Amino acid sequence: MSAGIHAVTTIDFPRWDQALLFKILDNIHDVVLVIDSHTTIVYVNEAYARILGVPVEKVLGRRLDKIEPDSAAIKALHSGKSIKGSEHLKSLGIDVIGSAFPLYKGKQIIGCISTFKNVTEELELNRELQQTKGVADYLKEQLDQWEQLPLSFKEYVGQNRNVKETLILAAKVARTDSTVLIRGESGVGKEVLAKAVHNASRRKNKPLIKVNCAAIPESLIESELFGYEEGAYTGAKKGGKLGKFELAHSGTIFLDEIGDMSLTMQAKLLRVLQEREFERVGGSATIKVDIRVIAATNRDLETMIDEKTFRKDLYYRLNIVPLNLNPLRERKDDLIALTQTFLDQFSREVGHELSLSPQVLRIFQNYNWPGNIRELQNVLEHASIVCNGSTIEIHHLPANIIPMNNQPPDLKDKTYNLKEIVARVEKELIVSALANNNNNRTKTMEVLGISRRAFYDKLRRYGIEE
Ligand SMILES: Nc1ncnc2c1ncn2[C@@H]1O[C@H](COP(=O)(O)OP(=O)(O)OP(=O)(O)O)[C@@H](O)[C@H]1O
Repeated sequence: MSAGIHAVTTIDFPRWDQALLFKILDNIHDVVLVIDSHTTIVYVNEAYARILGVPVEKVLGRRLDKIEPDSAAIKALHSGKSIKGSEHLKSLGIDVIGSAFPLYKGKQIIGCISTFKNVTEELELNRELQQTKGVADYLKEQLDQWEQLPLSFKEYVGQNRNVKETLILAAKVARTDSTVLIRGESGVGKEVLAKAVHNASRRKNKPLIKVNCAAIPESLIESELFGYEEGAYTGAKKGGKLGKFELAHSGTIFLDEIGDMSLTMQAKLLRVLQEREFERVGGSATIKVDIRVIAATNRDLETMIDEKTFRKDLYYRLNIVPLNLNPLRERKDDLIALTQTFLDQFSREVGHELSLSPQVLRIFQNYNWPGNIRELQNVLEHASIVCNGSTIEIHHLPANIIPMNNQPPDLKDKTYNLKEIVARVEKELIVSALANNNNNRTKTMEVLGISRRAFYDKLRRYGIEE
């Protein structure tokens, strides 16, 4: 057979007429479209209607340059060169792949043939596949990082995605000497995280010294942090006293509630952070320390900067690696695991297995936990003591977490004495005042009209503060 000839005749195929050729073209799976030199569509096969969903009569005789002016068929017609590849058909909103090549009569171009198939679904699937692969890679990376977390972080109960990300970042920064700022509401586990960072650092066998900046009265904080020399002030101990910074030498200092420090103390702290040196109260010798600083706060430091109650330069010194811990109400996916951890702990303490009734679990899921993990722990401790059996029921819970419609109807039925009732109401008021004031303790004590000392006493007594 000579080059260019692709057909012969037989008994069954005595001749090759137009009807037979059209039938063959109609059975081709891909779209075949022919235009003339003016881009008028002169032929389309049946696949056109099947694949593109447009009836053949609607396109025959129409100008392709009006329907799809940027199509490969028109480009091939105008350039005289064949084109292969994928294109997006704007008029139909689909992606196709195929080829277009010019038709010559002698040297003159009389039209163009375009063949293509719809690959929109394949492209979409491919996109989805790429995305799924990306997500899988991300999760694998997270899992690898999770598996490589130092033990101190793995003991931190929390599978919530944000918490995990924070832990992974915390584990990375733990290996360095960088200053860390832990942010989150009261009771979310900032101190637990600070300990985990310290225990995963090269300083783990050196001291971790905690300073609660909010609990120390303004007049004492300087000597608490920097220590004092003998005779520095009336009542000063003989031989002086080491401050927290000296105690933390070669280890870590954990400055809790840093947002509650006065501006004067902030200035002094800034110097230690910059120079790693200070003088004791009443002393003149400069003391150098090698410390890692971890600070924590539940305050909105950015607003405090705007209100000029927190120094911007100190903020930048502290905020080198911020670690954020979500409030419990935003990570209810951790509620069951945390509950189980505490139930195991209290089961061991009371000497028998404890579990929650489904009603209690529902209350836990719906409650918004203003006191966060600490509150959950305290509620379970309370319930484990009150409950004599093995299942914790609604009436074993502290009153403030039981919704109104579940409250016991009459306190007379109970064996509470007046002191107990007052304590319950007092605790309830403090917890809700803390929640209403964004856990800002200074504001809360102002609202409640009690002194700092009385406030911290009550926090401790009611287990709101450990
Ligand atoms: N992920 C956790 N797994 C187990 N227990 C936790 C976890 N996070 C916090 N806790 C427990 O919750 C209580 C409160 O935690 P922590 O003292 O670290 O909170 P905090 O954010 O530092 O609170 P505050 O701002 O009031 O100082 C602690 O008893 C701690 O053991």
